[in-house]
Amino acid sequence: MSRAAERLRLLITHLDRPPAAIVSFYSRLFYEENGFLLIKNLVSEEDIDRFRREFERICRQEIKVPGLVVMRDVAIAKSEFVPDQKAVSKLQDFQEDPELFRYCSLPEILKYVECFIGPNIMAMHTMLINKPPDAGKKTSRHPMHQDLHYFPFRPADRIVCAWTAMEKVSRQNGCLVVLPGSHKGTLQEHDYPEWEGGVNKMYHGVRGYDPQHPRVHLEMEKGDTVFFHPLLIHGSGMNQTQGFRKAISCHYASGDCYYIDVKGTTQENIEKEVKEIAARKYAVGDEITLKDTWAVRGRLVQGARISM
Ligand SMILES: CCCCCCCCCCCCCCCCCCCC(=O)SCCNC(=O)CCNC(=O)[C@H](O)C(C)(C)COP(=O)(O)OP(=O)(O)OC[C@H]1O[C@@H](n2cnc3c(N)ncnc32)[C@H](O)[C@@H]1OP(=O)(O)O
Ligand SMILES: Nc1ncnc2c1ncn2[C@@H]1O[C@H](COP(=O)(O)OP(=O)(O)OP(=O)(O)O)[C@@H](O)[C@H]1O
Ligand SMILES: O=C(O)CCC(=O)C(=O)O
Ligand SMILES: [Fe+2]
Ligand SMILES: [Mg+2]
Repeated sequence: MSRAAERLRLLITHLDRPPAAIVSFYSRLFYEENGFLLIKNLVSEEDIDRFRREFERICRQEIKVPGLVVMRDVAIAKSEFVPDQKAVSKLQDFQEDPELFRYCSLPEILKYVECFIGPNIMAMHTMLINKPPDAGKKTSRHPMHQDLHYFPFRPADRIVCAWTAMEKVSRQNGCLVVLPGSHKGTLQEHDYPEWEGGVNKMYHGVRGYDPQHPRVHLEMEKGDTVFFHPLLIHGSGMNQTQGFRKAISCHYASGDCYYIDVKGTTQENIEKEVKEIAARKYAVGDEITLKDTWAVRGRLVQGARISM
């Protein structure tokens, strides 16, 4: 941390009731320097319990949500099939589920998002992650990556992720691990890591990140929320407990971001995979681009949808 930020932090911890302006200035400075900001106790227990109940309804197949992708851990998907809610490792694209999508519109979340990306806010990508107990092959790990690898829109500074712990997350059950300050670099080349036990579909990792870079394990309580930059290198460890580690998240982008063509860039490999999945699932042809798949999923949550 810079000396200015460190001084502010000391000031805030020594004041009984630090002025709000100082706290927000410090928070912003911390985000600029580190690429993430953790806010404790931001989302209410009541809301999280509602999200959890909705998740369980979806797992029990009591409701069908258009566009929703239900993902199973590769170690489970490749063994004998158990049609059980316990096999679900992730829900992706819940924008058509009003109850889960409430998360993306929570005023306490949008207040922070607006500070980072401005008043026009699109919810681009939604996930409920149910990290399963590791089946013994370390497939519950999420390799170190930058989320921007998946996004064909820019500028990066107008994109932010909100990630809320739905229960206590610790090193034991595979909390997020971040490389502070890594968001100041550029988008790196990503590919599948060479892991013996296998790796989940589309879980690309950064090629050759510096293993000496300081790492921070983000241990969080239920309701704590971390906001992070799409260039921040992060991942999550193995779940060594018997519980399913739950978190809910949304990637936001400004309504005035613009799409890019990823042809000829390091993102070509992810475009190819997404196109293959879109072709298989939605019977669309090769004319579909990475951009199209995001344009249909994005939803406006505040302000105006200008170029997204
Ligand atoms: C008009 C356009 C519509 C637009 C829709 C476009 C949808 C494309 C999806 C795009 C996702 C974009 C990701 C954005 C990420 C944002 C940034 C955040 C970073 C990450 O989260 S990285 C991880 C992202 N991962 C994913 O998104 C994976 C999404 N998962 C899926 O799409 C499916 O779950 C999957 C893996 C394709 C399985 O499909 P499904 O039909 O449910 O499964 P089947 O039982 O039919 O199995 C098919 C085949 O896949 C194998 N399988 C199953 N699960 C996995 C797994 N986890 N890992 C690896 N392989 C898996 C299964 O064994 C089968 O294999 P076979 O060899 O037997 O055929
Ligand atoms: N062998 C590896 N190669 C590349 N990345 C790895 C490897 N092992 C773990 N990671 C990644 O490092 C991050 C942290 O993982 P993990 O929490 O297991 O680390 P750790 O330092 O072993 O922590 P702990 O001691 O708490 O288990 C995750 O993103 C994980 O996917
Ligand atoms: O919740 C996790 O384990 C990490 C998820 C993540 O980084 C992602 O899906 O992009
Ligand atoms: Fe990520
Ligand atoms: Mg470990």
